[in-house]
Amino acid sequence: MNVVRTTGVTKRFGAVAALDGVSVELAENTIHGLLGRNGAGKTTLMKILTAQDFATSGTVAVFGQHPYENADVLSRVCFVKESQHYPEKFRVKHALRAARLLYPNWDDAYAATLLADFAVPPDQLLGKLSRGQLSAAGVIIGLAARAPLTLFDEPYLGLDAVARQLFYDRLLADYAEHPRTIVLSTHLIDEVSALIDHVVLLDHGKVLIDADAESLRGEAVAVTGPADAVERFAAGYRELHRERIGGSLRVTLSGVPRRPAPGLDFEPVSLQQLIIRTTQHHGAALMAAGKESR
Ligand SMILES: Nc1ncnc2c1ncn2[C@@H]1O[C@H](COP(=O)(O)OP(=O)(O)OP(=O)(O)O)[C@@H](O)[C@H]1O
Repeated sequence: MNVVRTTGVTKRFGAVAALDGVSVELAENTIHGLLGRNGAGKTTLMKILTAQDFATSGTVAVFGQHPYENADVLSRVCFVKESQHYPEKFRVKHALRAARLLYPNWDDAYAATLLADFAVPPDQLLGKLSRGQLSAAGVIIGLAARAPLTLFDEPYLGLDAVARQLFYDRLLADYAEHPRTIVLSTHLIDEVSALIDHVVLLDHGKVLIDADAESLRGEAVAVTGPADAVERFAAGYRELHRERIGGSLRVTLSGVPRRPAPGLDFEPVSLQQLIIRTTQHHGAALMAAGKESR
């Protein structure tokens, strides 16, 4: 079952198309990585899914319904974003109390464990937390809410490397016990690569990749060797990137079957490299078409 379905969603801010005909389906009980460069449209898409903004055109269904002013849908959705604003006098414990009222699956005991894990003092005013503690408070609410659709918009921004790993570990462990649909927007692709089941890559408001992460991991290969031999081999494959290294040529290709080619080196390409190369390739195509600025 799909928890989210968007069809041709476009969002315009004046001349800027933050989203440009986005059609995606996000399957239930799956961890989705929402990836893309700064300004690609990730936050805009998550805001539209959580009824914090409207699409200019296109249709949006969350749990089969339009999310706007829809209490049934919104009680099943938790959106954790970096720029969360809390009332001035709110302490951590007040935010947790509000979350308990909001989310039917809220788990108090789990929230208390997470507070200790991330060393967030429950009596502290939210406005007096360090940046990392504030990020952690958002992460704690997102995890303990156990909302059937949970969206994390770059939850790591203030977290140090140890706290980020803690987040990934807790997320995976809790997800195993309480499967739900998670959307994780992030730039740290290597860090989440083993975590995500499905990838949506946005660039300039368009979907460049919408695919199973496992299939993407084996999708691209870097082929290096004498330029003419590499050129001959690469003909007919989709080329994502090329670079000259001395007298050699290295091209990143997608959809290459594993077969021996004497004199050529084959290296697997990480998910992060695939995402970077695909985005660069799209950027170059836009530039060539004279559409590089929106
Ligand atoms: N309220 C707004 N008014 C005008 N333009 C906006 C507004 N919100 C977003 N945009 C523009 O829409 C585009 C997409 O922004 P969005 O915040 O969705 O990107 P993002 O992928 O989340 O980026 P980042 O990774 O930097 O957070 C950008 O060009 C941004 O400047």
